[in-house]
Amino acid sequence: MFLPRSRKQNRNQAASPPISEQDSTVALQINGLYKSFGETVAVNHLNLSVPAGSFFGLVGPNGAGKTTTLSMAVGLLRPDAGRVRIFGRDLWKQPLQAKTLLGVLPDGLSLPERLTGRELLTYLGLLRGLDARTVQSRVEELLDVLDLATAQRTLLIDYSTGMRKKIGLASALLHGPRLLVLDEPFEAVDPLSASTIKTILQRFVESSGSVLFSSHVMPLVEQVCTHVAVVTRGEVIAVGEIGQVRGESSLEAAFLHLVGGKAGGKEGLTWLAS
Ligand SMILES: Nc1ncnc2c1ncn2[C@@H]1O[C@H](COP(=O)(O)OP(=O)(O)OP(=O)(O)O)[C@@H](O)[C@H]1O
Repeated sequence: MFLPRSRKQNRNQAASPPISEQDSTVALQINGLYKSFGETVAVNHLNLSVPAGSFFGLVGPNGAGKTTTLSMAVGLLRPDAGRVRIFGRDLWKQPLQAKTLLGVLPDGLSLPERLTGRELLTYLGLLRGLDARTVQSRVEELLDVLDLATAQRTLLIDYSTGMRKKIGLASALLHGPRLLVLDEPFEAVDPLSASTIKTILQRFVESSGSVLFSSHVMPLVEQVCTHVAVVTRGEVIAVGEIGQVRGESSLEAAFLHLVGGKAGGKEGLTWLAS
C-alpha cells in the first residue's frame, strides 16, 4: 500500500517537497490564532505545536472552537490574527508549498454529488498532479481498503454519512501527505470501518506521518494518540503526551475535571417518566 511514504518516489508522481532538518521536527505550528464571529470569540489566541510523527488528539466540549481551529489550520478559513506553519511553511504566505504536505478531512465535507466515489478520487488524484497509472492503482487500493469497492459506481449523493466520511478520508490520503488534519474522522462510521481507519492512521504515523484529529470519543483518543490537547472557549487549557494530561485517571475523568463540567441529565425532565 502507498501509505508509508517511500523515499524512492516515482519520478512521475507528485512528490512532497523536501523538508529541511530544521523544519522537520514540528508538523504543525499554530501561534496566536484568533477568530470571532460577531460577538462570539470562537478561537482566542490559540497556540499549538504538533510534533512530527505524533498522533495528536484535539478534544473539547461542544462549541469549544475545535472545528474553527482546524479550519484555519488547513487554510479553509482565514483567521483574524495568528500564524500557521506546516513543516515550517507559512500557510498563508506559501500556500502551495504548505498544502502539498497536507491531507484534510474537513467538517461538513461538501462533495460533487453527481460523481461516483471512483470518479471523485480519480479527478482529485489527477488534479494533485499524480500520473494516471498511480492514480488508478491508489484509487483501487483505497476503495478496497475502506470497503467502498462495491459502492464505487454509486453516486456520492447516495452515499451514507459513514461512506461520505470514508471517501473524504480517501481523498485526504490520495496524494501521500505528510500531515493529516481530520475533523471527527470516526463520527458516524461503523465499528468495523472505525477499526480500519484506526489501523490506516496508525500505519501512517508508524511510517513517519503525523495526524491531528478532533474527537469526542475519549477512550479512542486515549487508545491511539501519543499527544492530546484540551480546548475550551477557544483556548488550549491542557496539552502534552497522553500520560501527562490524564495523570493517574482516565482521559475522560481528566477531561471532565479540566473543563470543569459535571455530567448532567439527572435532574429535571420529570415529565419524561410520566
Ligand atoms: N460560521 C459561524 N458563524 C457564527 N458562529 C460560528 C460559526 N462557526 C462557529 N461559530 C461559533 O464558534 C464557536 C466554536 O464553534 P466550533 O464549531 O469551532 O466548535 P467545536 O468545538 O468544533 O464544536 P463541536 O464539538 O460541537 O463540533 C461556537 O460558539 C459556534 O457557535
